[in-house]
Amino acid sequence: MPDTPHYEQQYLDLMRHIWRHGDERIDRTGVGTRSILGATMRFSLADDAVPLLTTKRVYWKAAAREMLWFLTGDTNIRELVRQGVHIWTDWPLDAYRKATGETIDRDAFEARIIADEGFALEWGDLGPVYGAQWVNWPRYEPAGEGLYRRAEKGHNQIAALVEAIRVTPGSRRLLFTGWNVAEVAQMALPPCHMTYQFQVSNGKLNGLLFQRSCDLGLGFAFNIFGLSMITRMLAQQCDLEPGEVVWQGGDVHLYLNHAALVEEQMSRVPSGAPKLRIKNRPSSIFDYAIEDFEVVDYAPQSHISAPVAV
Ligand SMILES: Nc1nc(=O)c2c([nH]1)NC[C@@H]1CN(c3ccc(C(=O)N[C@@H](CCC(=O)O)C(=O)O)cc3)CN21
Ligand SMILES: O=c1ccn([C@H]2C[C@H](O)[C@@H](COP(=O)(O)O)O2)c(=O)[nH]1
Repeated sequence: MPDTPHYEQQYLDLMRHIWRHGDERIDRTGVGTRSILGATMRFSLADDAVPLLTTKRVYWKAAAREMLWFLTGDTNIRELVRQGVHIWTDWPLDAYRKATGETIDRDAFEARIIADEGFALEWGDLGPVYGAQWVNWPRYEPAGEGLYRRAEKGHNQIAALVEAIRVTPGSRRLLFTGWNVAEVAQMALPPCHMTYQFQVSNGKLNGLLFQRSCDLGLGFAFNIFGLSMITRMLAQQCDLEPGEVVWQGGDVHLYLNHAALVEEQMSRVPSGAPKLRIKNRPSSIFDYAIEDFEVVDYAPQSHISAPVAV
C-alpha cells in the first residue's frame, strides 16, 4: 500500500459525504439532489500527472474536444456533434421539442444538425455561453452624440491572460470568467465552471477553478480534466512547469437518480497514475488540436453510465 492516499480518494470521500449527509431537495431539473455548499480538492500536475478518475472510465477526449471548442469561441453544438461529442445535445433538443411538439429522438436531431446548416443555426446555438465570453466578451465603443455601439471584436480574456502570465507573473489578477451578468439570461445554461484563476509560483503555474454548481457524478470528471488541460496549455505557452490544480465547488450535488453510479463507484478502489502528454507546442493557445494530446498509463475500471438531468 502506498503511504499517501491516491489523489482520487478526495473525490470518493466527498461523494460519500454528500450521499450520506447532503441536504435532500428538489432542484431546477425536478430530479432532486443531495447537496452541500462549498468543497475544495487539490491535485498535482507534476510530471504530467492528470487527475482523471480511475474508478470509472472517463471519456477524456470528449472533455478535451469541448475545451478546444470553447477556445474557438463557438457556441453552436454543430461542431461538437460533428466530432461525435454528444454532451451538449440534450439542451437544444429539449428546446426544440418544447417549441415544436415533435417527438424527434437524439440521433435524428443530431443528424439534422449536421446535415442542415440553417437548422443548426436556428436550433443548435446555446446562446453566449463559455466560448463567447472567454474570447469575445462584448465591448462597447462610443458612436458619437453620447451613443454607444457594440464593438466588432470583444475582449479576448484568454489572449490577455497568456500575455499577463508572461509579462506580470506575480499578478493576483490572472483570471478569466464566463459569468457575464448582462448575458446570463440568454444562455441555455449559465456557466457552471465559471471562474478560472492562475498563479505563478517558483516557475510553476497553478490553476484554480470556482464551479458554482457541480454534478459530482457526471460533470465533475469533465470539469477537473478541463481545468488540468487549460492549466497545462497555459503553462506550455508561458514556458512554465505545471504545478497543481485547486478545484472549488459551490453547490456540489449528487442527483438522486445516480444512486447506482454512486454505490458502484464508492465500492471501487482507485489505482494508477495517468499522465497527460502534450505532443506539440503550437504557436498560440488557440492552435491546439485534439491530436496534440495523449493520455498514457490510464487503466480505469469500467465505464458507469448515468442519466443527465436536463
Ligand atoms: N445535469 C447536468 N450535468 C452536467 O454535468 C452538465 C449539465 N447538466 N449541463 C451542461 C453540461 C454538459 N455536461 C455533460 C453532459 C453529459 C455528460 C455525460 O453524459 N457523460 C457521460 C458520457 C460521456 C460521453 O458519452 O462521451 C459520462 O459517463 O461521462 C457529461 C457532461 C456537463 N454539464
Ligand atoms: O460543466 C458543467 C456544467 C454543468 N454542470 C451541472 C451542474 C448542475 O447539475 C447542472 C446545471 O444546473 P444549474 O441549475 O444551472 O445549476 O449542470 C456541471 O457539473 N458541470
